[in-house]
Amino acid sequence: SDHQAFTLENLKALTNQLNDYSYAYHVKDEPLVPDAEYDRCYRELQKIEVKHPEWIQPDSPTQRVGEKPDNGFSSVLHTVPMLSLDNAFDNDSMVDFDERIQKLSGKASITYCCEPKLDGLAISLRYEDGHLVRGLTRGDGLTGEDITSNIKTIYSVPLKLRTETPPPVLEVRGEIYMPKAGFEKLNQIAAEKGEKAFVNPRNAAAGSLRQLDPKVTAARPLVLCAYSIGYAEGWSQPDSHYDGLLQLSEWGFKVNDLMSRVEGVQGCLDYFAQLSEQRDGLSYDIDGIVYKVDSIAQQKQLGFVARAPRWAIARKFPAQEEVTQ
Ligand SMILES: Cc1ccc(Cn2cc(C(N)=O)ccc2=O)c(C)c1
Repeated sequence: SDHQAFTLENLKALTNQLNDYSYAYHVKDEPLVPDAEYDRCYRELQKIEVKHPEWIQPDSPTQRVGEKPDNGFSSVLHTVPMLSLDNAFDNDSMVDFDERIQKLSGKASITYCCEPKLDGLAISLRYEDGHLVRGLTRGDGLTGEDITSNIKTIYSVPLKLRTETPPPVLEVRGEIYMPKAGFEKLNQIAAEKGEKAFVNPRNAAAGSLRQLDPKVTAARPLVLCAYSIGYAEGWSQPDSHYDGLLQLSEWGFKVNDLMSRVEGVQGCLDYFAQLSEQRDGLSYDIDGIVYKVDSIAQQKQLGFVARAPRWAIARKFPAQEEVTQ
């Protein structure tokens, strides 16, 4: 009923209800209610928040679009560096990669986690006691820019983890991307307004995150897909990268549904062939596949060479022919 009393309990219930609806719609792609119903609840929450601003919850959906940061974006040192990936260019280098790992880990067969390499921007999100406190660009891998105000406008970024027992500190890495349909629509609007079109979804996403005004970012169709746990305090993560991503999915993050755990280099090659077929039909751009050793213990044992991990490799597709105008 829309005559519910203006109580703190009702405000909290409405906030949680709206966050459940938004998680279902933006993260699981399985809406629970029609848009009009979401809108009705949203307006009801706004009415209570206007009368009692002191009750507003930090994870209220009304808090996603705030003010511009006073002095632009500050630079922040990553808790754990966001490193780059070596590239594999053909099947032989995949075989070499797998053989090197077998030798170093003393295992006859390696389990890999395969994920599409989304063509967007890598970011790092910090949660303290389950609340989003900071969002950083990858930057140069060691230092990133604080774009928290823009990150909060993205519906698939949880403002609060969906658990009553969150780790005291959790840093999640993911890719911000713009789906192809959103990109086409954005360029259609730009053309109608006589503005310059974006060259591709990656550039459009980058430009949208660089905006000083969060209201502009909020109007861009951006999506976050989580791809790894960067750092955690007070929580021992599972010994499987794949299981870690399933945990992130439970906590409210979108993870890529094409993610797959495979055995040995043949499993990796089969996955690459399969995704090469599916690529053009995906609703977002991908520029390759990321393969990671699934066991976190094996990752630690393998470590890094220079700034790239020994335990992971990316393999790119042939560049797509540019669309001739
Ligand atoms: C009027 C209106 C309200 C909300 C949305 C989009 N949307 C829908 C839901 C929903 N259906 O559970 C949840 C969150 C959300 O952001 C649109 C497109 C239009």
